[in-house]
Amino acid sequence: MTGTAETDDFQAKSQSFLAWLQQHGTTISPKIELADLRQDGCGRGVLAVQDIEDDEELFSVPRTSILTIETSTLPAEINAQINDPWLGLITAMVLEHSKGEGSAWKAYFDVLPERFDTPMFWSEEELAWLRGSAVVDKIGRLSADKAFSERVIPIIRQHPEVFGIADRSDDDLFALCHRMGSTIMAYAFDLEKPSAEQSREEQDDGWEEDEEESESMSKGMIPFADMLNADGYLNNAKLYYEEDRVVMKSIKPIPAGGEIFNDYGSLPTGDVLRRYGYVTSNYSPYDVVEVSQQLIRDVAKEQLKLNDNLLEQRVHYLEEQGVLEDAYDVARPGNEDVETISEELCILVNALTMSQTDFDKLQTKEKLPKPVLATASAELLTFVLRKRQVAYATDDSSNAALAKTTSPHRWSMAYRVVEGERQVLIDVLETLKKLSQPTGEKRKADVDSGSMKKKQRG
Ligand SMILES: C[S@@+](CC[C@H](N)C(=O)[O-])C[C@H]1O[C@@H](n2cnc3c(N)ncnc32)[C@H](O)[C@@H]1O
Repeated sequence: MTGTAETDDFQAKSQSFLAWLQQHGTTISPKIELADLRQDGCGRGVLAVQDIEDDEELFSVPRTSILTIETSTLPAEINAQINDPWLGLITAMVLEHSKGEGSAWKAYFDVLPERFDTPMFWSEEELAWLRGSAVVDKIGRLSADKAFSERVIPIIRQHPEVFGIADRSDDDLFALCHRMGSTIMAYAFDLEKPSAEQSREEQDDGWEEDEEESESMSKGMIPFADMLNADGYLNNAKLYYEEDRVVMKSIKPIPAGGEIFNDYGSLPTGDVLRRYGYVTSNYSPYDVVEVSQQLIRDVAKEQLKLNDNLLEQRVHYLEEQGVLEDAYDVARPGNEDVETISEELCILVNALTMSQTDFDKLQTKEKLPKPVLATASAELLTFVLRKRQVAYATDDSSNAALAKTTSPHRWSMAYRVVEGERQVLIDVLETLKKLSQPTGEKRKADVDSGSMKKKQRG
């Protein structure tokens, strides 16, 4: 296809999509437009064509236009057979996509991507460029492969009259499942209930639920709302959930020509890459380094000469108290959203560095070490983080040479993730250096006056 034909196709798809939105009740402010941002490497995006004030309605989408398991034509009994919201939405999207012109969402599918640059689709060599980052273990390729081949494809095959794609090979269906899964990852929203209902529920039990724990939260594809790009610094719009529609509003003035940016969250660069397939330096303040409990135990054993029994006793006690984690995030100093060293991590290292007498006292009183880093703990953590530094991919020159012949774009994205995390370690080690040089009286990991079990959020 020539460049012009590609452009025409791109524009034609945008125009059909906009017409489809209008036919189905989406209203769009005349102050914004769907734009072609391919030259900036951003696909489509939404721009202001006139000055916009704070708290202006930018567009509204009726809930009936949101593609969910319920609004799709996926029969309820098939959804019940799948019995998983994530796989259910993938199956519903495979179905709607396969119906082509017969689907109510055809014009919407036409503007959704066919390919992704997320690590889910990277080769082993490319993934090696991310070595050291916890993002590699979060990709979940194997579990997705297993779920598609064992739980989705057999169901599609069992119902040829519904899906109408009996002639497609398993490989094709597999690729389609991955495509829809990745679309959900980068485009879907966690659909909240209307604000009034939410506040009623919050009042009922006084707790705000974790997104992942909430049963009432379901995922859905919101046409047009998902045409907004995001930027760690420049967020200027927010989606509001009303009874029968969702509304995007400005949250600050936006000058004509400015881009409308949604909020993808305070994500570390590695997670932006994993979920959305791009990186920008504007997410680097949120970068974190994951440190496993196992690494802390190994280093503690070596440095503090703790024997296995004592180590196990202390770790087991923290587990009983509900404050032990498998891994801890160490965050970039200065990140206002996350503590550089979490209270739980302080508690673990303080528990490991305290004397046996102090630990026995603590246990007798059923208390926890203070959630503030003691000097000896800062020293131990310094050893841990130095060891953690070694885990990162380091052979930059040979990586770069290989990348030139394979995928320079993926390599540079991986490089930025790894460099960002390495910098976090350098910054945190600098902070620890100050803590391990006590000026006055030596701070000591001691018994806290109150036991700290579960923190209430929200
Ligand atoms: C919710 S969609 C936004 C619309 C998308 N640009 C499109 O053309 O369909 C998310 C995708 O947009 C792209 N994207 C979003 N923000 C971006 C940014 N700041 N820089 C580059 N790409 C971005 C990424 O490809 C991401 O997976």
